Amino acid sequence: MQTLAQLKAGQLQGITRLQLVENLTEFPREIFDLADTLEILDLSNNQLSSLPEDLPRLTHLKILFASNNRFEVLPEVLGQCPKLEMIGFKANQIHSVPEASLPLHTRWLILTDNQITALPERMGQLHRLQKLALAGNRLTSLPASMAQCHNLELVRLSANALAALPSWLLKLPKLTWLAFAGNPFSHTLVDPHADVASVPNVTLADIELGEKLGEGASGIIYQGRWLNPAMVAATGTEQIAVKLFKGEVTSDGYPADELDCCLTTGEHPNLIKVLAHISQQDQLGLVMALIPQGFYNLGLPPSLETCTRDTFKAGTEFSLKDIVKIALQLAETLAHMHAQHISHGDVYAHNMMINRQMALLFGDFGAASNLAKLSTSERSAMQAIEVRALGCLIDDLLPFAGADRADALRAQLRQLTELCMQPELSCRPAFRDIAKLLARLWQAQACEV
Ligand SMILES: Nc1ncnc2c1ncn2[C@@H]1O[C@H](COP(=O)(O)OP(=O)(O)OP(=O)(O)O)[C@@H](O)[C@H]1O
Repeated sequence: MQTLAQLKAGQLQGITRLQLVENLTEFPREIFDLADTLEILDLSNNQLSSLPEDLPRLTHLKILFASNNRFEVLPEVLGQCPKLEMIGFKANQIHSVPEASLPLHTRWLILTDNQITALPERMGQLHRLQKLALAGNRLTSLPASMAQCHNLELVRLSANALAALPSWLLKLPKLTWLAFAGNPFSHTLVDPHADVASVPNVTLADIELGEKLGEGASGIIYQGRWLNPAMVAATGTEQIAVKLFKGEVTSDGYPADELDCCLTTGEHPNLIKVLAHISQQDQLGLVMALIPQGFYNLGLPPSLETCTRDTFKAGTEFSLKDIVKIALQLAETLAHMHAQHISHGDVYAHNMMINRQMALLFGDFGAASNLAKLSTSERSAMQAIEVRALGCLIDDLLPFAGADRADALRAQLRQLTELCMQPELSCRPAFRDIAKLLARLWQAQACEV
C-alpha cells in the first residue's frame, strides 16, 4: 500500500500497481502522473462516488478495484478505458449499471453487495467475460443476451431476487462454478433447518470457545470444548471446532444458506464431520469435528493472472497415483452431495485439505446451492457444471506429476479431463460413473505395485 503523500511528492514514478486507502472523497489527479506505467489501481476502502472523465488517459490500466466506496452508479467512463479488463466495485450503493460503463474486453466483473435491480443488454457483448460476481443485489432477471457470454466460468448469483434460473445459463459451455442460493426460485424451506433433526441443535451456552483457528469470508472458526456432558456423550468428543457465522452477505451469499446446505448434505468420509448446529436468533453456527493434525491445503486461490484457476505452492509435486486418489475421493463426495440435491459451487483445490496419505477433506460450503426445487434436467445440468470443475482440478494437478513410467495412466487421466470439460453438458459423465472409472484406475495401480 502506498500513501497520498508519496504520490504527491512524485515518489511513485514508474510503478505498475497503486493502492491508496486515505478516506479519499475525490480521485487524486496526481494518479495521472503514473499513466505511462500504471496497470493496477486499487482505491478500495475510501469514500469515492465518482471517477474523472479523463480516466482513459491511464492507457495501461488493466485492473481497477473500488470496493467499499460510495458509488451509486457504475461510472460510464470505465467503458472507455482501453485495456481495462478487471473491475471490482463490491460493497458500494450501486443501483444502476449504464450500458456504456462496461468495457468490451472485461474478463472479471465484481458487483457483489450493491443494490442493482437490472443489468444492461450490453452484458451479452462481453465475450471475454470469465468471472461474474453479483451476489447480494436485487436482480430479478438477467439479460437474455448473456447467452452469448461463452467464456463465463464462474458466476455468483446468490442473495438476489431472481424469479427463475435462466435456461441459457445452464447451457454455457464453460460454466464451472455457479452459486444461486438465496433467490426466490431456489428457496426450499420456511424454517431452513426444519428437516435436519438428525443434527443436534445447541446453543452457545453448551460450548466454551477457545483460540481462533481461522477465518473465512462467512465466519470465524474457534477451537472449542463441550460444556454440556450430554453432547460429549452424543458426539464422542470433548474437543470441537466452532464456526460462528458473521451476519452479513458474502461474495458467495447468505451464511444461513451455507449452514442449510452443509446440514442437508449430511455425513461423508471426505467431509468435515458436522456435530451440531447453532441456530439462535442472533447467532448461526456450526459445530464440527476438529480437522486432524497433518492436513494441509491442496491449493491456493486463483491469482489476478489465473482469474478462475487455482494456484499452487512452488515445489508442489504429486504422483499420478496421488491424483487418481484425490480425484476419486472428490468424485465420490460430489456424487454424495448431488444425491442430496446440493451443489458445492466452489470445487477448487484451495477448498480441499489433504494429508501425506492423500486422504481428502473437502470444505467450504459458502457457495453451495440447494437444488431441491429445480427440475430433474436442471439438476443434471448443475451436476455437469461441477463435473467440469473436477476436470479443471485434474487438469491443474497433472502438470505437477513428474514424468514416470505410468504414461498410460497419464493418458487415461487426460482423456477423463477432456470428457469432463466437453462443451456440450449432456456429453459429460456423471460423478458416480467418474468415481467408478477412477476406482478401476486406482485398483489397477494398486495391483501393479
Ligand atoms: N473443523 C475445523 N478444524 C480445524 N480448523 C478449521 C476447521 N474448520 C475450519 N478451520 C480453519 O478455519 C479456516 C477458515 O475456514 P472456512 O471453511 O470458514 O473458510 P475458508 O474456506 O478457508 O474461506 P472462505 O470461506 O473465505 O473461502 C480454515 O482454513 C481452517 O484453517
